[in-house]
Amino acid sequence: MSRRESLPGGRPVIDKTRQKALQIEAERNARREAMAARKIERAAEERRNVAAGNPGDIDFISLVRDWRDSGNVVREDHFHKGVSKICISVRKRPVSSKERAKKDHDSITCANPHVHVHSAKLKVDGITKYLDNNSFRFDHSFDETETTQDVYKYTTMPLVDFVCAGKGGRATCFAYGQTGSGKTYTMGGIQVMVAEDIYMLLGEGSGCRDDDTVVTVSMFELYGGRCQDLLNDRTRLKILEDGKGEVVVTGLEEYQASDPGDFLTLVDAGNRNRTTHATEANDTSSRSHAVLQIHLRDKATGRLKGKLSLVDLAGSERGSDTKSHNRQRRTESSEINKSLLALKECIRALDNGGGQQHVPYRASKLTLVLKDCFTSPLARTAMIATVSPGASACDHTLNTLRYADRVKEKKVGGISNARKAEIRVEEEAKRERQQQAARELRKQYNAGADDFDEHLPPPPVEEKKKFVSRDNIERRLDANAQKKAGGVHGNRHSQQQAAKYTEPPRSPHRNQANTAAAASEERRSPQRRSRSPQRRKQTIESKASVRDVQRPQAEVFDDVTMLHESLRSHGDSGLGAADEDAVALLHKTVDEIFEEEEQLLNLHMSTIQESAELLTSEGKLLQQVQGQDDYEIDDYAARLEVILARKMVLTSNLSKKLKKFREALRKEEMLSQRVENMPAY
Ligand SMILES: Nc1ncnc2c1ncn2[C@@H]1O[C@H](COP(=O)(O)OP(=O)(O)OP(=O)(O)O)[C@@H](O)[C@H]1O
Repeated sequence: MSRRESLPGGRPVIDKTRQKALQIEAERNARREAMAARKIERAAEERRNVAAGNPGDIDFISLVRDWRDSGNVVREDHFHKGVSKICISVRKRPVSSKERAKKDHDSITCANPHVHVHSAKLKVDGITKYLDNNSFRFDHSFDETETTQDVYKYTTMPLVDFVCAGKGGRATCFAYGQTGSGKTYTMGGIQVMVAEDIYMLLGEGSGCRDDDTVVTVSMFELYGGRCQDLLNDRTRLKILEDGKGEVVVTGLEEYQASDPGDFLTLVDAGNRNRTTHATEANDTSSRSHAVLQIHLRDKATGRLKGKLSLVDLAGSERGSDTKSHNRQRRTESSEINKSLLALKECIRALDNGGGQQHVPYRASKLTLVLKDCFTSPLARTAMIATVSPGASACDHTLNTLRYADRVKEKKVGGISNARKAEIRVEEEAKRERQQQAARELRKQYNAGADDFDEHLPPPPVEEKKKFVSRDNIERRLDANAQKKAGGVHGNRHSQQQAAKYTEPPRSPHRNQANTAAAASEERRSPQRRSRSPQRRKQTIESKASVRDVQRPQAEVFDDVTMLHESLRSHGDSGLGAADEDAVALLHKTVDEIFEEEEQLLNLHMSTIQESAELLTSEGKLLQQVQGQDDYEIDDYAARLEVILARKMVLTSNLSKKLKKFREALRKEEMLSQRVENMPAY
């Protein structure tokens, strides 16, 4: 209720309510003006961000900028620490055009040796924006302005020096990270620099000298449980472990490379042969672990003086990333994850002094093949974890950094020998139960069929390693390219490769490699240039032979169990015991699928061959009978019976193998549904 009063002089009194309303109006106008000014300011800020190549949410961008400006960033100079047992570094790549198009903003700060992740979050009101900042410290961190040369200098160069000392050093450099984060880009550059450096060191004659040392190169990939020679038409290779625990990749060819040009020709060919798929993050995502091994061998005896392995790991994924995958991609991802977990455990064991504890290197083919890099007292390791800068990749980036952080953990974790023995007993009992169940099943089936394992072709008994000269390589690569272009090979990979050969992609790495090769050609000494073709054609037979003991599936399973026990004891996965067991079982099942698949294909092939022989025998038998008036009908009937019985055995064995394979597939389907829904996986 308003009250009107007169002021002295008869002036009307403004109603108090009206006064209040005017004040509110004025405040509203002021707010409107401020908002309009802020809008103009934001538009200008947005334009500045876009011009600086950093579009995206301007509030988060400005929160990150404020964080960086408020003295949180302390950058140290890189310095050479010599060769350490394990060196862990992180490299951040620049924001890509794809990320810019999606308005993803830069949310990683690398200030050597720290990495800071600024995850964009909303408060419970759903409006207020804030940053969840997580910081890590590594041996080195490289930001988007630092070159591959910088990365090489502080991570791989010490390993090259170590290997070239000629004292039998085994050094390994891994590129690890989310798909599309820059592993292949970084490794491509490192390969070029290694090529330059090794020959320069050999020329200088410190440790290994180029007159008594030969450099050989081999390159293979591990893809979906298979090991394939990248320099030999993706021939499938077997990884065998002999009685003494030596691991040998049988059939893998080592090519002699006499200079950086030779070296890069080989590496380039190997890189082009890798298995890739388009993924959300990367058009040519590498789905395999690619291992480039550089051996320095004594020219006269073939003795290994040093070995450097450069490993471009397949992109890491989380369980939830695989939801839309088909079975092939799912098992591929599961195998990748298992091998990355095993890698972490094996590097940790190296950090903790190796020999004292069990190293579960059999848990994956990747770790099996690199066994000496984890168990040799002369092993040195560098890991370069690559990260994408985008805010949308923050969860993945945190996973990568946590992985890298835990790799170099000082605490001795793992599992005790007593627990190891217990696991062995538990696994043995489980196997016995499974075998009993299989025997029961066989009884139901049994129609006098032979044990189907008898039909599997025996593994090779002895393998000789060949070093192949560059002339041979080029002939082979040409021949392979022609075969592929002519469509001789029918499989999916070779068709993809054939397409690549008919229209070779010119990747930045390739151009980089060629430029470096050309530059190195110029720098080569006259002696190098005048090297005779004879010497290039030299082929050396190594003394390596394998007493052939294929890794038993049971030991693989034991190591997978131990791997997950160890992860749990480190509190790494964030899973409960039941979930961790389910993941372990999935990993075993995927391993089983790969083994069963290979056995099924081999059995199918041998069945077809034997069936064809039986058909020929049958035809001949019939011809004999039809061509003679006076024939032994009893003899005919007996021989026909033998043929038919054998056919039934073949069919029955193949059906059993198929059934076992399909059972493993069903199990995988069930388990992966469960694992995909685990939030922490
Ligand atoms: N440091 C960098 N500077 C500039 N561009 C980069 C850098 N790192 C990566 N890139 C670019 O980012 C893209 C993805 O990089 P790359 O193929 O190396 O990723 P990746 O981690 O190997 O992926 P995947 O695991 O899927 O194979 C490529 O186009 C590459 O050229």
